[in-house]
Amino acid sequence: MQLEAKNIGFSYDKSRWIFRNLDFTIGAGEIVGIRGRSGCGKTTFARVLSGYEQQKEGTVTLKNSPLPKRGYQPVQLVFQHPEKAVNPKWRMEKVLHEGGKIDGQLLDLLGVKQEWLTRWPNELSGGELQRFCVARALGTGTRFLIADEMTTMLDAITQAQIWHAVVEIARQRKIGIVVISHEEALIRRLCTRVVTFS
Ligand SMILES: Nc1ncnc2c1ncn2[C@@H]1O[C@H](COP(=O)(O)OP(=O)(O)OP(=O)(O)O)[C@@H](O)[C@H]1O
Repeated sequence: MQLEAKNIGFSYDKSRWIFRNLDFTIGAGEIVGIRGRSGCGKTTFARVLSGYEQQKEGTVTLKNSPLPKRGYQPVQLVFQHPEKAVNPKWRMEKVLHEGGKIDGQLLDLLGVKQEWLTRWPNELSGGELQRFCVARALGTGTRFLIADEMTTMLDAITQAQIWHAVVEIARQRKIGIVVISHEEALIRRLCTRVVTFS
């Protein structure tokens, strides 16, 4: 199983390419880092790779087929700000199961407490909320996780717990992870390969 971007280009408007002629491949169970200066297009690339934006040129394929247009998205994106990623009018239990069933071992590893499930999003801390976003992204149909500064705003202990959980589940299920981060130490610790955007 491979997630592959071939010769892709993207622009928000006609005056400027954010990136062009870009190739990227990640295999099942691989953990690949992406780094690069602020504004070089990492988040845009993450959005294209996970189907939130349509590339203007080239192809994005999963197992040699285009990403599915409907149904569960096997390439899941988690970004830095969990409060922007949840419906404020849903209790956490509903948020968590938005994409389907979530495995109990993952919730334990992430330290999600039972009592949080009946709360509203604004009744949780940023770190608690991000644990839900990570769990939600790791539904049983997930094959690749794109982590765009996923733990940047969290303290070291929460960061370590979340990554421990994600790496363990990824190892068990052969999920590939793209780690987009400004934190060199994190990339060095997690990734077997690093791509630098310029
Ligand atoms: N919706 C948008 N419309 C127009 N331009 C945008 C939009 N989103 C981002 N951009 C521009 O695209 C460029 C790439 O932005 P992007 O967020 O992908 O960079 P990044 O590498 O992730 O940056 P950072 O490391 O600061 O998060 C920037 O110049 C940004 O201003």
